[in-house]
Amino acid sequence: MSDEQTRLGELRVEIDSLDQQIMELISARAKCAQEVAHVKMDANPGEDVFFYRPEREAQVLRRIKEANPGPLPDEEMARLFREIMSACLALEKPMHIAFLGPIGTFTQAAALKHFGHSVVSVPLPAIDAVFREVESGAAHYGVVPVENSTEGMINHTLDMFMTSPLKICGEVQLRIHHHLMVSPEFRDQEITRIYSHQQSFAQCRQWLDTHRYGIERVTVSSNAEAARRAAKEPGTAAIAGDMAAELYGLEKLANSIEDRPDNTTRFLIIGREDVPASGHDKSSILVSMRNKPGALYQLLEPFHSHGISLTRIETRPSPSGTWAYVFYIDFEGHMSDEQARKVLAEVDEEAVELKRLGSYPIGVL
Ligand SMILES: O=C(O)C(=O)C[C@]1(C(=O)O)C=C[C@@H](O)C=C1
Repeated sequence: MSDEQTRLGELRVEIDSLDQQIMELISARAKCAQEVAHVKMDANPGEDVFFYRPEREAQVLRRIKEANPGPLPDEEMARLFREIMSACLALEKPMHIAFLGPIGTFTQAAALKHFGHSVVSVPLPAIDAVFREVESGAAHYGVVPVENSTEGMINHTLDMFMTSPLKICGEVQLRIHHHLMVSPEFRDQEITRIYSHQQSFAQCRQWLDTHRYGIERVTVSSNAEAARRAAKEPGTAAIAGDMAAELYGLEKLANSIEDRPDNTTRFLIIGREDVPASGHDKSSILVSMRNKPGALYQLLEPFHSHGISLTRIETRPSPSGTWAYVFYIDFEGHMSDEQARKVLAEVDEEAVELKRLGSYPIGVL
């Protein structure tokens, strides 16, 4: 046996032994999670118990990133623990997660990134359908896109909060990579049409104008739908992500064609209950102000005087009247913090309406 083979043999024996230990430790952890489920059920007999604890999950993942000794990158280590927790939670109660479908969309990728793969993910055809599915209790949580770094806010999602009783329970960001893809079956055919979602076309505009100028661009309801069509129509291509390519067996002709390399979409997790503080949180509110001079100043002044940072402010037309506006505001901290409570009390005095959309852990993954 060569030196190389001897050394490889030794290392593999060591890996087998480590795998055995990892497996035993994961099993011990899973038993603990099962025990946690019993404690929760015993403390709330006959009630609807919330097994999923977003604030606890954020704390676990943050601690893992901080304590990670390497050589695996922090993100990779957190991803592994994300899956372990997801499997542990599935033992307590399998969760149903509604998302803006169809399967293979970036929203599904975001849902799996946030909850791990041990959930049942339920594709729905529209953002309002996702809200309804969670409101009715048919799904435990929902995942909807809210903002893209290139294209801005997704107004439909913001507007849903004006009437929906749902809470924001979390956020997750996804780097969006778009690829130009074709069916391997039609690889040799000239491409005369490209399918994609309107947002994806917008995010790849410069690349398309430079590299595929003059080819017909047909907008469809999602990237996954674009991939589905390209899979069966000769002479067509799709712009979509990795999940859609895999799902429909497409081959990538050009990788990462988005115009901005930092192209990122932020998604919200929507649910029916409030989330306690995790120690590193963000809050969202909707405020409707009287239509008078200085209204915006009056709204923002309490945040400034109590030292609370705003991370976003968006204006949306109010559904109730011409030229009246609703402000969608994200700020740092949890609504139960003393300073935030004071700010919200002051805003409440001046506002026509203040709606608390929720406090939730700042995205960890
Ligand atoms: O700590 C809890 O409450 C648990 O249920 C355990 C656990 C975990 O595996 O760490 C599982 C699911 C929750 O979402 C949070 C954490």
